[in-house]
Amino acid sequence: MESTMKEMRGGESVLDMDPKSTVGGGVEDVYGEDCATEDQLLTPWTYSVASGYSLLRDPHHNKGLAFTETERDSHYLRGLLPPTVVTQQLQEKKLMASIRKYQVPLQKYMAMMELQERNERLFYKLLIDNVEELLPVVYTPTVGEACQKYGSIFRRPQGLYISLKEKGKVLDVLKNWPERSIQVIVVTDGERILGLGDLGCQGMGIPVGKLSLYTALGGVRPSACLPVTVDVGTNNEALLKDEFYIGLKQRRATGQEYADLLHEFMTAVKQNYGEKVLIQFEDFANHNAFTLLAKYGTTHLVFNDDIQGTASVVLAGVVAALKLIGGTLADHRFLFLGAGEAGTGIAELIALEMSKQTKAPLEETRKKIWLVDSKGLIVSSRKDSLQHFKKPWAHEHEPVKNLLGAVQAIKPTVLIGSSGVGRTFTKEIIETVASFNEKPLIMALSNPTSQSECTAEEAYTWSQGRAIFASGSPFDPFEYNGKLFVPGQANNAYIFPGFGLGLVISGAIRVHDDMLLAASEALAKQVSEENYDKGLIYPPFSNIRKISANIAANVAAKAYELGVATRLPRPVNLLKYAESCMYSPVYRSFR
Ligand SMILES: NC(=O)C1=CN([C@@H]2O[C@H](COP(=O)(O)OP(=O)(O)OC[C@H]3O[C@@H](n4cnc5c(N)ncnc54)[C@H](OP(=O)(O)O)[C@@H]3O)[C@@H](O)[C@H]2O)C=CC1
Ligand SMILES: CC(=O)C(=O)O
Ligand SMILES: [Mg+2]
Repeated sequence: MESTMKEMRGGESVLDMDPKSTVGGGVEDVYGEDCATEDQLLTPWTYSVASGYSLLRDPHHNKGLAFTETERDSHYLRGLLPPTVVTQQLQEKKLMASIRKYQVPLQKYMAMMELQERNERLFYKLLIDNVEELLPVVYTPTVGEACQKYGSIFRRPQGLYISLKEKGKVLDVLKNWPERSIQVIVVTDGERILGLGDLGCQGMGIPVGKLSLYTALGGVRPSACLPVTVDVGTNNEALLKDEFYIGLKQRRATGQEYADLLHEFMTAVKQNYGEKVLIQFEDFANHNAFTLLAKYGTTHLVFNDDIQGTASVVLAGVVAALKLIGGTLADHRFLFLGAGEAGTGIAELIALEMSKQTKAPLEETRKKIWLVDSKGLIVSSRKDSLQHFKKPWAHEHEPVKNLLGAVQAIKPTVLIGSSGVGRTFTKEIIETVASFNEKPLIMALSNPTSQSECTAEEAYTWSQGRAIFASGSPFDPFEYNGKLFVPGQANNAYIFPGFGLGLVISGAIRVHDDMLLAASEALAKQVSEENYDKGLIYPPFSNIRKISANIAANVAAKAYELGVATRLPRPVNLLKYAESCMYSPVYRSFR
């Protein structure tokens, strides 16, 4: 019996392989989640075989000139394509050459979106093979500009739009989506798009971009990903007046009306896709983000990327940085500019990890962390007027009006920007931090690049080459005094794809803070000596698939340990299992 269970196939235990994973096709719907509840009315779905002209117009199956002679014969493609047959590699080479010719990032973005709509596998092949070059195109910073101009560049709808007009019909709207077996949903209401504010319905670029990373970086099948924008209006005056605006032209619904639509959406998702679909909240304003996470955290598999994913990636960077700046986590003093989702989320996870390491109570470890918001340092005398998520950070201290005053008073060893406001780490601030730290750790997390608290050049120059620097949006390497400094990218894109994969492959039904710590630990371990030598505190994105598999394995292991995993039996080797489940964009052969 034991030997049957552990039968080796190609050197791997069968328990390490997903019995239903298709070669290079990603993990299938192994949990049978697409039929949700028994009393639910089902739509009689039919599928037909795409062939001929419609096959060329189907982005999931289209291969363009890479259709073989046999496929052209058997799928009625003769004459619909020019005679040459090329490899996927040649298609990739040609497309990269044409994308590189565009000088304007938004043109590159549009070329990539057009490719995604035309030939999905080629899109992912390009993105995976050229991740460091294309990440800034499909993700921050360019995706920010794309959202700002979404109305005018909009060609074909991407994702699912659920607006107030669909109130009472959300389940029907979900059924309009062509895919049945959804594993990950990224949803926004567009109110806090990166550091660009309220972009209303045009925020759709963010769920679309995040989910393309779920596939490219984390290996979740594209057909299992659903981007959603909930449109409750916008308070952006320019958009309300814009004749090309694609969303509801009304001011944002709030209170009960807002809560009701969100609740209908959350209920419909569970009803339609079951218990194990991951719902990632993205770029909600903080007055809704914390409430939604708390409200649905006990009933749904929910994850807030801005609060939790960001916390996990920053903790990983800080832990990795200890090799360069010295000391233990608890030896450091942290100061944040920005006390919203990102700032307080990161602060809480750092305090939790410190508490686990030192066995000191959370209330004590929080005291090592200070935050500044738009009104100054968060201190106890402000407690009554603070939003609930800031209250744990209201430590005893006299009021301090601004960041410079706070830097002088707190003398942080780690300075983190999470304000959404660009160029707020001024020369004076960086010089002051550098005056009492041999190696100050400076993280300018705000996106896109225009909102970064400082540039890499500023951080290195003003600290005379002593800063360890990472930023939310990428900066080029910078040479200072003959030495090349390579800035790291502290972005939750390191975490959420692998984190989500870990939840999917273990069939987890709830997210727990310990899973965020597990993801963080796995990421920090991937930083090599070679990376440290360049001053990097994150591994390069070129290794992201391996990094994501490691994160997924660690997260899944934690899910099993916590008893929230439902995929049984537990695969013996979770890393191999995670790898076996990852989608590959290589073309499949058609019979
Ligand atoms: N690198 C990454 O992976 C991530 C980066 N981010 C980025 O972080 C930024 C903030 O996001 P998020 O936390 O969700 O936003 P929130 O709106 O929740 O928080 C912003 C915080 O910054 C404070 N703030 C705003 N302006 C100033 C100012 N001039 N001086 C001091 N404090 C200020 C606000 O103060 P007050 O509360 O008083 O209004 C608030 O506390 C965004 O740019 C986002 O793109 C977010 C998630 C991930
Ligand atoms: C990266 C990200 O999630 C943000 O800037 O909102
Ligand atoms: Mg975000």
